Amino acid sequence: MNIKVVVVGKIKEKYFTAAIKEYEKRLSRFCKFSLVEVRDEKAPESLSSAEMEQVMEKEGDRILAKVSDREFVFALAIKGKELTSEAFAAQIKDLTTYGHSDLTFIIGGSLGLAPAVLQRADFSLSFGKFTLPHQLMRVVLCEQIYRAFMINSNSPYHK
Ligand SMILES: C[S@@+](CC[C@H](N)C(=O)[O-])C[C@H]1O[C@@H](n2cnc3c(N)ncnc32)[C@H](O)[C@@H]1O
Repeated sequence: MNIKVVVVGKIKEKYFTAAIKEYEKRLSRFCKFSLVEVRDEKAPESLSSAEMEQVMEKEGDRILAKVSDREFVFALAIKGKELTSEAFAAQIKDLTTYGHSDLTFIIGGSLGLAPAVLQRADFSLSFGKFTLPHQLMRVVLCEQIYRAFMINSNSPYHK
C-alpha cells in the first residue's frame, strides 16, 4: 500500500523532523510512505479575507497537482468527521480490502485548505475541535497512521 502525506511548507523545527523520520521508519514495515511538501505562500497578518482566499487557492492548486484520480484522499479539517483510532484503523483496512492501494492525506497551511481541496477529498478527517499547528499535525497524523497499522496487526502497542 502507498501512503502519501501532502503538506504545505517546509518543517523548520528539528524535533518535528526527527519525529517524522522515526514514524517513517516504523511505517516502512507496513507501506510505502512518502511526505510531499508543496511551497507555501507568504501570509502576513495584514491580509484581507480576499487575499487569504487567494493564498489558500494557490496552495490548493499546488496540493491538487500532487494528487491523482486513483488516490483515496483524506483532507484534514477541523470541521471534518472525528473518528476513534479503532474506527480509523478499520477504515484503512476496509479501503485496502476494497482495492484502494493509494491513500493520500492532505494537511493545509497556516490558513487552512481551499474549498477545491475539500471538494476533491473523499473523506474529511478531524482530530477534534482544537487547532493544531500544521507542522505538529504531521507528527500526530503519522503516529495515528502507525497506530492504525498496529491495531490492524493486533499489536499490544495500542491499549
Ligand atoms: C493551522 S491549521 C489551519 C487553521 C485554519 N484556521 C483552519 O480552520 O483550517 C493548518 C492545518 O492543520 C490541519 N489541522 C489543524 N488542526 C486540525 C484538527 N483539529 N483536525 C484536523 N486537521 C487539523 C488542517 O489540515 C489545517 O488546514
